[in-house]
Amino acid sequence: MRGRGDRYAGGMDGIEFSGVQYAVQGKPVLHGITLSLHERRIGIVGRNGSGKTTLLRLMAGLLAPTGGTIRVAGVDPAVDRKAMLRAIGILFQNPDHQIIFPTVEEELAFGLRQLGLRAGEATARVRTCLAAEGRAHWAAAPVTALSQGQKQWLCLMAVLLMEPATLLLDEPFAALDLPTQARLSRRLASLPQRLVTISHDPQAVAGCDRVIWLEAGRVVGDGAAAGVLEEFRAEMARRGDSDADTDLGA
Ligand SMILES: Nc1ncnc2c1ncn2[C@@H]1O[C@H](COP(=O)(O)OP(=O)(O)OP(=O)(O)O)[C@@H](O)[C@H]1O
Repeated sequence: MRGRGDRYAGGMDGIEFSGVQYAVQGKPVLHGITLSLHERRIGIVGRNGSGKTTLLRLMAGLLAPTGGTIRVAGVDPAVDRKAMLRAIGILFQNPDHQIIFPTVEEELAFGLRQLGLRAGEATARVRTCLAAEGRAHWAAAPVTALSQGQKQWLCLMAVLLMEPATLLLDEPFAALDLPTQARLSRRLASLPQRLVTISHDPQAVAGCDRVIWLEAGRVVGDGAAAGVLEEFRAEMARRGDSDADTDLGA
């Protein structure tokens, strides 16, 4: 019998990068990235400015590559935005950059309305979700009344309600205290979806099936988490000893 996890884990729903370049005003940010992503838990590590967020935005179709091709479940994500609503959901580092509506219920209903549900259907689905989470009393709450961790939970629920096959997580733990990190981490681990997590913190991706290490817009490591992260940690320690971090790039 096929479980829900199987539906998300293989087949046509992979993410394919083929010779992908991305440049801003002629300055290359990503150089010739070729990746075939099919694992359920994928981590992307790299220093600040190595290109992690750019890679995620390309996967989601929020940016179009300046060279090469990207396919998500066979679709060009920058062209078929509607297909991407079901294929990809993103959890950004800062929930304040993601939340746009004044109340919890309106925020949660927005994505469902984008998928084409009528207002009444969307509201009913949101209320069912809130009740299942033991948070029925949150429906009319102003989002400004939520803590950072609660806002992150709200963003996760908004994305999960849309049932995307893949979730892209941009430094999801950065602004959270340790107990909130632990709760979010348990919740994410239980999800059937494919998760692509980017972080500069090796610990955040240590449990992944595959880890990709980006350095100055290039893949310099790719494989099982333990091996890639051991090399990454050693290199970061070496640079921490010697690097003055003064380079402003080209
Ligand atoms: N729109 C833009 N305009 C100018 N430079 C950009 C733009 N987008 C990305 N860059 C540059 O591309 C490089 C990679 O940025 P990106 O945000 O993808 O890195 P990152 O690995 O996610 O970094 P961080 O961990 O600091 O968030 C950086 O040098 C950044 O300054």
